[in-house]
Amino acid sequence: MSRKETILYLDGVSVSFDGFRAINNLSLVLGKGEMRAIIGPNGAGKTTMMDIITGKTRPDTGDVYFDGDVDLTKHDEAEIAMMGIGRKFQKPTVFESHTVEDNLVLSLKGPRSIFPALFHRRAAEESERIDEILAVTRLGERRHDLAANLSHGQKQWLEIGMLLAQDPKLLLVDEPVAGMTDAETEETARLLKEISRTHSVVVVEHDMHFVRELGVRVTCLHEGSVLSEGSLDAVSADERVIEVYLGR
Ligand SMILES: Nc1ncnc2c1ncn2[C@@H]1O[C@H](COP(=O)(O)OP(=O)(O)OP(=O)(O)O)[C@@H](O)[C@H]1O
Repeated sequence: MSRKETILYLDGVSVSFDGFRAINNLSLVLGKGEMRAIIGPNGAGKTTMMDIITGKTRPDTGDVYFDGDVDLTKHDEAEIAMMGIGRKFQKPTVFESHTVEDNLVLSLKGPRSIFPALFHRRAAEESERIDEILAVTRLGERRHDLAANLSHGQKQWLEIGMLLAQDPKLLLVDEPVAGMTDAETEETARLLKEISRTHSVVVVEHDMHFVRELGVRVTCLHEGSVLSEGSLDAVSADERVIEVYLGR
């Protein structure tokens, strides 16, 4: 795949902390519209990789490109978020004292207009967008409830909805199903699959049942580089993956 066709292109990326190489000559390429699952043992560098993509951590060496030709190493965190990379951390951080709907409204991209004519048009577009997000996250019936009263799973879905409200091209999702019930985990797989029809997605997760449900290409990281990549069946049959991760 040429770089032009990619949403994310990492090549030869390394970063050290106090002499320890957390990311070591990492190369990872994601096609436009692709969803990829990232697995790997604790300390493999998954979080650091996400930090590099979002501009939180600068690589010492290597190329990091977004959407074909945007050199992410030349931009800061705020610029990268504005360009369309949205990140969801493991713990939900919704505004507990606001309703579900208000959480989404507060996350919508773009300035509020002060001109009445524009305001009304925008308000109509926004309310349509909120309805869409409530439908995809299956939170329509909770729309007027305080976020504080949602279940753990629903809070995670709301936060994914808040990411969608910013209309990112690429979503980075860190361990979305940690602490979820089996039913919530399955629902999260459905939600991400639906989102991936119109967005590129990178999801880091340890739950192999969930990764199987996603049914996407898998990359296993180890010691800061790619150990194995391919279908979940191929990766989980890889002796090296069994040794460092699955067979623990
Ligand atoms: N800011 C930092 N300073 C020093 N060491 C760091 C820093 N950030 C990460 N590391 C180290 O880099 C390595 C990779 O960490 P990272 O958090 O990226 O792994 P991970 O794959 O996300 O692990 P987990 O599954 O536990 O979240 C670890 O050994 C970690 O201790």
